[in-house]
Amino acid sequence: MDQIKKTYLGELYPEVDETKIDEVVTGIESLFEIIGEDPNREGLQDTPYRFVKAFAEYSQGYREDPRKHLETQFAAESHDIVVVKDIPFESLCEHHLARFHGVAHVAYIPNDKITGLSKFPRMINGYARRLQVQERLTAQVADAIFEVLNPEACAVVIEATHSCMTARGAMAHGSSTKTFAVRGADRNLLTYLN
Ligand SMILES: Nc1nc2c(ncn2[C@@H]2O[C@H](COP(=O)(O)OP(=O)(O)OP(=O)(O)O)[C@@H](O)[C@H]2O)c(=O)[nH]1
Ligand SMILES: [Zn+2]
Repeated sequence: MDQIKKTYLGELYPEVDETKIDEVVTGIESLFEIIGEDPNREGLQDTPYRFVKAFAEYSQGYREDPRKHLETQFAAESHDIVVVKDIPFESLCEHHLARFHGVAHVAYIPNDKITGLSKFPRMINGYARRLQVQERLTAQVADAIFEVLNPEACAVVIEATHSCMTARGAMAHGSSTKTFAVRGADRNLLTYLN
């Protein structure tokens, strides 16, 4: 890997010792050898670098506090229900480092505060861009809304496709997983998210 690329990766992960990045690159080259590939052939030469670079995006959530987005708040003028549906997200399953992706839906009954609508996708992606399981992602999103906005109640539904069970393993093409989290007293909120 040339020095310019190495420096670039160092800038993406400022707290990380450069030798660690070298170790990852060497590891990926070894993986290519294990599967019978030539790490030096032209098409693969830059792939370890690209992988480490792409991983900075997949793991962007570790370098932010997703709850901060919900701190942009306005006074609630009513206790009427707010529903935001079909928020897209991309995540990585922590067992296989395989992509899982889908949509999240949120609903809440404001108490004294509301937040900007765009803050929900920002917050959700802050939790999604980590190594995750869908259940934890759903719970983290619900807890963040409940604890930062202090609503009367909130509900979160996540629908996702896990490539670790559609593109390998069980090969369950077309399967999807739905997870639900409710905080506060009003489980009826879920009916708005179907
Ligand atoms: N509950 C839950 N399981 C997940 C999630 N993402 C992946 N998994 C599962 O994690 C499990 C890991 O099982 P293991 O038996 O340790 O791994 P494996 O041998 O690769 O399993 P297979 O995927 O069945 O081939 C698999 O059943 C995956 O479907 C998730 O978000 N939530
Ligand atoms: Zn998986």
